[in-house]
Amino acid sequence: MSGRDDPPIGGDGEGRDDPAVDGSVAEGRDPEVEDGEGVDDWDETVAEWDREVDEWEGDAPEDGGTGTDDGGGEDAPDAVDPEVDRDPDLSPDDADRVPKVVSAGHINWDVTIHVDSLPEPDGETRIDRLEQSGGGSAANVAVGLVDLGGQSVVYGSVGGDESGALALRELASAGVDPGQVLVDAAEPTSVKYVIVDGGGELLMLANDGANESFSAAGLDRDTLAAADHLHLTGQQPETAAALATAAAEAGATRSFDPGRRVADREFDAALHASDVLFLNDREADALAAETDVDPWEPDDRVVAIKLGEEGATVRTPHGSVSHPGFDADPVDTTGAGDAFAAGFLAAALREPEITGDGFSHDPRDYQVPILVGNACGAVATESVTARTDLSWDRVREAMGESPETDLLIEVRA
Ligand SMILES: OC[C@H]1O[C@H](O)[C@H](O)[C@@H]1O
Repeated sequence: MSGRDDPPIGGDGEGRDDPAVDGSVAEGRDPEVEDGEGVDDWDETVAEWDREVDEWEGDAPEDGGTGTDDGGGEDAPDAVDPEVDRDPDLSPDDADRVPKVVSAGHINWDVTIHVDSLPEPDGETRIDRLEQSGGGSAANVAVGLVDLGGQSVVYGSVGGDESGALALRELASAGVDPGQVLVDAAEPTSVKYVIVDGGGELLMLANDGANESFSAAGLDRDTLAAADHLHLTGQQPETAAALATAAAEAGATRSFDPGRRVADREFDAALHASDVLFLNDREADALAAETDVDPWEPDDRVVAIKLGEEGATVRTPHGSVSHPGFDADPVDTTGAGDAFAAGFLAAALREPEITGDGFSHDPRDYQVPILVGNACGAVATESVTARTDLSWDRVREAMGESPETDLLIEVRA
């Protein structure tokens, strides 16, 4: 077990001096690893950098740009880790790959109530704002993926009531295919009363209702076979395991966001059948304590750990990439984790070099996915309800000018 008490992950400072770090951090920079000739050469290397920086600054465009286009800045050291892609491709509109995803898990109807402060027992508080919308982790991710140019089929179950009908209608109007959703007439739709206080803190009142009535057998296998990827969220453990197995057989990659009950449920099979896990830090600690999966130092999968307003870290068997998150004025954090997953997957699934042959274990490949995930998470906190209108324009706006500057990368052999 490891994790949160580890020294800060590499990147600007730590990683460069860490003898365990290799890859391109070392490629032109670390004297011990690069040429094995020690400190004298290192001093010479640094002097060479200084010369390059002088030249580069002389060539720098007047508009303050980096000058990387003319090649002059390519090797120049600056505040950015040399691992970092200085020009991440954030133009997915041009990409010809449209990810096809089945998102299976909870489909809820959310009633979001904003209050100034929570009442004491026997007290009363005024409702400042009340919104109703579709919710549920699987449904939220499916909508986010469509917003970002993907195709989504949502799989799960609702009750045969008005809330279920509203949830399905909203999914369809968002462009998600709800055709596979089971309607369980014997149960009510799961309605979540999300209470948000003036400080943005949440509490939730809920019935489970129909939201875990579905089984793996109910999902049309042709739909799964046509998908690039299966994203799983909260559901019966045996359903998650069977869906993940079926997806693997169909050649689709798998991700799993098990949610806050992860340590209380027997999710082992689904966890082990997933290429990528999405967890928050509490869930990661609980998994590390309760199971043989160590999310902080995974040995056979990718784990994206959401750190709230501190951004996220993506752990792979060969290292990690972390980003402290983007500034936001949060009004409601409901669904921010789902928005992160949608952004991360939307960015990763369109890149064949990341996901063409299972999910890459090279942490450097996750620079754009973590940036997009964090941007989507930030955007989601600025709107009321779990549903946010994500778009690549909003992603770019949330990122600002040089989103890659704060990336920290550690690459291990
Ligand atoms: O993940 C966010 C979702 O969890 C809750 O269960 C709400 O339905 C909300 O939409």
